[in-house]
Amino acid sequence: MLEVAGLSHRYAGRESQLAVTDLSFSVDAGRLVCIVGPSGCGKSTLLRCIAGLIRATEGTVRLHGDEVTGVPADLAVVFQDYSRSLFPWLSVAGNVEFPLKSTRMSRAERRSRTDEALEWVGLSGARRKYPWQLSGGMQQRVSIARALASRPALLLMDEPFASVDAQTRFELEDLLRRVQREHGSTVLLVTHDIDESVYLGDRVLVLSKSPASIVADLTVDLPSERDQITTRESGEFVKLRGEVARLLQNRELAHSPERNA
Ligand SMILES: Nc1ncnc2c1ncn2[C@@H]1O[C@H](COP(=O)(O)OP(=O)(O)OP(=O)(O)O)[C@@H](O)[C@H]1O
Repeated sequence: MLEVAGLSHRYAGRESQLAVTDLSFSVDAGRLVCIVGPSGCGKSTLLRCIAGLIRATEGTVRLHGDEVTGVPADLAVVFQDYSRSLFPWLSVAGNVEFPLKSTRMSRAERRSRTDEALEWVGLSGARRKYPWQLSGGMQQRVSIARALASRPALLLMDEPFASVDAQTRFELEDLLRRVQREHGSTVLLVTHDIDESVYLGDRVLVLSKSPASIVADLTVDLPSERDQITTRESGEFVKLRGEVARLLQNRELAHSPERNA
C-alpha cells in the first residue's frame, strides 16, 4: 500500500536543517504500523512528506504504486490537536461530512457514510452536538470518524492520543484497534510513547535522534485481540517495550551535530 524509498528532507533557510535521512520502509494493506522516535527527531516531517504536504528533498513516496506529488485524495490525517482540527460552528455530523462535500458523492451517500463512521466510533447519539459540548476524547473520536468516513486507503495519525488523559487514551487505543481490524484500514501512527507503539502496532519502526533514520523494524508478535491489562502484563509485551526503550536510549544512536550542518 505504502512504499517509502530513500526519503530525506532538509528544511531550507539560513539554518538549513536535515530532518529525515534515507528512510525506506513499506506498509502492507490492512496493517497498523507505529513509528516511535525521540522528541524532535523528524516524525512529523516524515508524515508531512507521506501526506504530500511537503516535497521530500530526496527519495520517493508511493501510495498503491503511484508516486505522491501532492496530497492524495484517498489519504486522511488525524492530528494530535483535535480542538484546532474540528470546526466549532459545525455539528458533529457536519464536521464528519465536511470533507465528503468536496467529492462527487450524493447527499444521501454522504449522510450514510457520516452515520456509519459515527457508529464506528460510538457517537451516533451525538451527531447534533457541537465540538465544544464534547469531552476531549469524544472530540478526537469525531476527528477519527471524519478521517474514516472517506474510507481512505491510508490513515496517517500524528500523536493522535497525546492530548487526552490516560484512561481516555486507553479507550481510544482500543477503539482504533477495533475499528482498524473490523474495516481492514491501513494505518501509520506516530507516537513518542513506547508502550502505545507496542500495544497498537503490528509493527514498530524505531527512529533515531534527529535527523531521523530507521534503527529497527520490529514485528509485534502479540495476539490481535489485545487488552489493556493482560496484554501489557504479558511477557512478549514487556520484552518488546524493553527492546524499544533500549533502542531509543542507546547513545550510539545519537547523531553528531555535524550531521545537521
Ligand atoms: N518548517 C520547518 N522549518 C525548519 N525546520 C523545521 C520545520 N519543521 C520542523 N523543523 C525541524 O526539523 C526537525 C524535526 O522536526 P519534526 O517536527 O518533524 O520532529 P518530531 O519528531 O515530529 O517532533 P515532536 O516529537 O516534537 O513532535 C526539528 O529539528 C525541527 O526544528
